[in-house]
Amino acid sequence: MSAAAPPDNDVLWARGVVKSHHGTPALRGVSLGVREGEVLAVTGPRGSGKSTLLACLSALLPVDEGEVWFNSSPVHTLSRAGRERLRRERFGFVGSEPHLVPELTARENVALPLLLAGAGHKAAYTAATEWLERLDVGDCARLRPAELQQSHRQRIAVARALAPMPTVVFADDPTAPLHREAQDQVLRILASAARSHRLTLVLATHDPDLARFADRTVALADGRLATPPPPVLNGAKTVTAGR
Ligand SMILES: Nc1ncnc2c1ncn2[C@@H]1O[C@H](COP(=O)(O)OP(=O)(O)OP(=O)(O)O)[C@@H](O)[C@H]1O
Repeated sequence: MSAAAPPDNDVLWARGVVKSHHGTPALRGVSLGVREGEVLAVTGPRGSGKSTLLACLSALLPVDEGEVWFNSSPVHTLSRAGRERLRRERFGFVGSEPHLVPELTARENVALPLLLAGAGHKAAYTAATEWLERLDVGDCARLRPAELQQSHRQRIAVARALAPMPTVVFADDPTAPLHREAQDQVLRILASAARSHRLTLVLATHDPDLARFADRTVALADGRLATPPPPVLNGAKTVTAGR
């Protein structure tokens, strides 16, 4: 049992999370809370543990020590099947590579998770069209991934992650392969789509400049929460590491 229950308004809450990969420590005791509807950036240099933290918060990996809670329910005690179900039903994911199904059009790719979740054909395709338009790639609906430029493929991956309206979207360096202008466009659109639909977004990036799209930033260094970085642009709030 937990000594302290997570705060009610934290959709995700972690306490003392420790995680190693085959004996290599990646997280050495991380505690943080993510508020409902918040856009939280997790920054830090390569190898600092950002991906591992997202993997533990999103129930992809079990923690070695510590606790992870989602909506006041323990995640750290779930079985593998329980974690898979949580990920499928409540979480969305965007990675550095879009991993679209090459044989399907953009619209079919976005409709796919809705169809797999049991939505009717018409509802799934209508929602897919709306999400492609929201992400400014409505013109690409009938094109296949190979016919699209990389930044458009990544927007389609964002549309696919958001269309099922997950409670939390985890984005792990989602713009890493893009050039600066496209990075800004994709992140601006991802953060604003999350905000306008009241989705919580946890964004890992090794580029502290890209954290300006977040409401709050926490920085990792060598598997621990680090001292808050300096204030960021655009009026975004500075860090309260871990809270
Ligand atoms: N599958 C793995 N097997 C072994 N070690 C791993 C594995 N994944 C991560 N690590 C190690 O764990 C530590 C944290 O890695 P992690 O990928 O979480 O950091 P990161 O901040 O996301 O890095 P990057 O920005 O390069 O993705 C690093 O030392 C890394 O080498």
